[in-house]
Amino acid sequence: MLQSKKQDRARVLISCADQPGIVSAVSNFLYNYNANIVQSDQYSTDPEGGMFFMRIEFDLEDFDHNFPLIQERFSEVGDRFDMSWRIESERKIKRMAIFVSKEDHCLLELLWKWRSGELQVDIPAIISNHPDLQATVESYGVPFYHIPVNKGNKHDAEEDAIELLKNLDIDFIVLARYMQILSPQFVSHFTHKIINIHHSFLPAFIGANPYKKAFNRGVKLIGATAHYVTDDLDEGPIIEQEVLRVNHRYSIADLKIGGRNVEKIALARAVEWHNDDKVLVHGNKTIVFS
Ligand SMILES: Nc1nc2c(c(=O)[nH]1)N[C@@H](CN(C=O)c1ccc(C(=O)N[C@@H](CCC(=O)O)C(=O)O)cc1)CN2
Repeated sequence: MLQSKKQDRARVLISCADQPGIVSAVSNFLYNYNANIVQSDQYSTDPEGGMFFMRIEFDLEDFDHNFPLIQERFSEVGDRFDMSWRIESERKIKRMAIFVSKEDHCLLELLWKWRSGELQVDIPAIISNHPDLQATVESYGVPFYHIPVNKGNKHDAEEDAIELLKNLDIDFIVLARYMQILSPQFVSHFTHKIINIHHSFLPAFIGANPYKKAFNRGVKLIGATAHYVTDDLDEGPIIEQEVLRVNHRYSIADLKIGGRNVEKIALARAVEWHNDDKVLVHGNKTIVFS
């Protein structure tokens, strides 16, 4: 949904043990700073000793004065309920880096949404282990960085990428059909800030060549899964999935072609939700306040 960013709007995201009084305490805290709550979503895993998750969007008068105060003082509520919490302003335009290899459909979906203003991020860098997409990327006015990866240089290549990402102050990373497995050392720099699109309906067909595996299995559905990257290949917290009905007449090539649409739909949704701070992670699962 295309919503222009509102300069006086912010959101607070909360995770804590479920207990009475949380909603009242949070809403009263915000009320005391004249915040007007415009959206509130919450989820309790199990009222008997489960977890509580909440996302509140609010508008603030005198934003420049009150927002820093709220950020500084919300710990009064957070500490009382032993919350994990964060407060984000809609003024903040997140800086997103994209990693690609040779497939361009997911990349182009993100670039189109970005250029149309639908995806409100900055894209300071697109990084690839191949040169194939340089002209495409630069036609959108986005800097392209070719960082080749092979068996012998993987550590150095990742170090170069990490240095670039840190220097560019990147907030999150999207792997748009990037076909290199990131090391635990790389992932540790960006916990729950790397979104991958895996071209299968996970947990089916983890790893390489999922469409070939799907064809050999004779599936009647294929799919795509957008997930946060962890050390466990294609097993990170799932953010979004999309499926497509197929049949015995589909070749592997047909599955790949049909799969492109579900891949780019799932990835774009996941990126939008992450960008809008609508995704909370608990264990190896997500809560998406879409
Ligand atoms: N740490 C992680 N890195 C990456 C993940 C992930 O979940 N965790 N997802 C992949 C993307 N991907 C599937 O979506 C994928 C890409 C590549 C391979 C693979 O086996 N590739 C090579 C080996 C490459 C290498 O050793 O780096 C191969 O074909 O043998 C599997 C899945 C992106 N990175």
